[in-house]
Amino acid sequence: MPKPVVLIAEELSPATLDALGSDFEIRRCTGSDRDALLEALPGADAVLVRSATRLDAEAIAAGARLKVIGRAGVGLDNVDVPAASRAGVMVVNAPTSNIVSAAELTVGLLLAVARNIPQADAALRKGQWQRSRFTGVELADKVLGIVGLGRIGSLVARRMAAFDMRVIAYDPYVPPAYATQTGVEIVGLDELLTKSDFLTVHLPKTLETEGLIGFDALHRVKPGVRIVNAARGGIVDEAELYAALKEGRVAAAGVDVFATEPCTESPLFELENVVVTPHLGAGTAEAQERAGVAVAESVRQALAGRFVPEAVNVRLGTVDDELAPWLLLAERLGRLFTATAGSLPELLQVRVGGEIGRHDVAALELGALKGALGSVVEGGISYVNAPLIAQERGLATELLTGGDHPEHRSLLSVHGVLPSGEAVWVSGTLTGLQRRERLVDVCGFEVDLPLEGDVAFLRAPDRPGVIGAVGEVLGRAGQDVAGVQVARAADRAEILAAVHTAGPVAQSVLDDTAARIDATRSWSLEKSERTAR
Ligand SMILES: NC(=O)c1ccc[n+]([C@@H]2O[C@H](COP(=O)([O-])OP(=O)(O)OC[C@H]3O[C@@H](n4cnc5c(N)ncnc54)[C@H](O)[C@@H]3O)[C@@H](O)[C@H]2O)c1
Ligand SMILES: O=C(O)CC[C@@H](O)C(=O)O
Repeated sequence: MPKPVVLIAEELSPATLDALGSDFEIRRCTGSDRDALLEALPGADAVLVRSATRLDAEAIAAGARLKVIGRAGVGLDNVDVPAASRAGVMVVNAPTSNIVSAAELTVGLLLAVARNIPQADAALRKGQWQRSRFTGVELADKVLGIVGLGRIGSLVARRMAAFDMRVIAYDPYVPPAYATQTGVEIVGLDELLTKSDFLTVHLPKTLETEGLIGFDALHRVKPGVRIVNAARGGIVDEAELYAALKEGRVAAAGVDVFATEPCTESPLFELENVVVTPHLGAGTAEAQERAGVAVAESVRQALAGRFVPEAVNVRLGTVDDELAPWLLLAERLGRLFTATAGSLPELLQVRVGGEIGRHDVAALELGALKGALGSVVEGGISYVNAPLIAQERGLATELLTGGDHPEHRSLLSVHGVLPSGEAVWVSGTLTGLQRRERLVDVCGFEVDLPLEGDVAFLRAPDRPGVIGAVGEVLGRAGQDVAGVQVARAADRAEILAAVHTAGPVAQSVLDDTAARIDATRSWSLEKSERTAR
């Protein structure tokens, strides 16, 4: 019998081959060469890549025999996971393989931008012994602002505390108790921007984070701040960073990642106060070995048809036809819960009432959790890794079943109390023979909406003229409004406006609309559904 074929599309650690063993035929191609990739994929049962191989829907479709994609690293920016899921291809990654390396590179860039090490090195190699030109600043007693206190952000925090820096962080999705354990003070984004002498970004790239450190943020920073981005290109807007460096608002920057990679030309390269590296965060022997071995083992298990702990797109096996649509609803409600809340609670409750609650609905708890974490955690959330990630960040879940609803045969709610004490919940059901998903309740506001499409939500004081104002701002922004549903709070103090638009509403337009009607909160269904690549 022929051996399954594993296609290695990028340079991987030799340990990867050792871990694969002799049960496979190994083929190689250069994944960044599109034609070569498309030619090699049809013969492959598994493909192993790093970040330079684009496995989009076309490439996945070309891999007619493909059963598993192994990403030797964390980021799945280059893999179309939904397309792989649709094609039944398992995607595995190695989410913790390179976090130490990425944190250490960040430390290196922080030191480099403090002390001009690369610039001084380059000058001396040209025969220039210039000491005062490269006078730097100390790290000790300075404020380090970390944006995103996840795996890498936390490692950076620990390391920089040893440099006697005062570490503060902005991350609305970590519980304050977790931050306290790591010795970091959690602050709002504004406070972080205005207080930080050094600022380092460790966010996933999502619709919410892309350009987060852009025009506004770079005009609010403490003058002379030094900024490092070793997360993902585009989170710090390159053009705005260039302007801020030129104007001296930012004293120096260390950049490992770029909006478009490979990046061999950039205005940033012309500035002396910029230190750049070609996406080297994971570029260590140790990280590459860990990543290669981890994906090789996952690929072995996947091709043997076994349970794969690192799979990012494997669904629960025991979900019957009755439960399957409820599981999708639970995931969608989980995502909408996070978009509505803007942060995560310590306890996420999944409440299942009515007929469906009389089935074994344990999977719905996981579905909601997967949805709730999906848009805030980098590297792909699966039914397998969601509980582990929730545990790491102190997020517990609880499934409550029972009770009937006067209006709905079955009702599923995702509920949580935020650190501020505010309760947030979203409820949905399935209706009709087609079992269509409907959103029926958002924090006590009764609605009747599909759970897909372009819907923006605004929660605002109940005043005359609110809906007209919403239409006017959106209209001025060229946004076609297809319909508006307004729900009033029982005490008539607030309304919830759900605005259907023909196409997604840009965040800036949503912010303008919210400002115009003094909305206390605004969010969108679309944002909860999509994660930027
Ligand atoms: N340069 C490299 O070679 C390299 C190597 C590894 C990882 N990375 C990148 O580093 C980044 C961080 O990776 P990680 O493993 O620490 O991810 P992680 O998921 O563990 O942490 C990300 C953190 O960001 C927070 N977050 C999400 N959305 C936010 C928002 N809008 N505002 C504030 N905080 C928000 C999350 O709560 C989470 O704590 C990712 O972009 C990853 O792709 C780069
Ligand atoms: O070096 C790589 O392949 C990418 C490293 C890192 O950004 C990742 O996503 O794992």
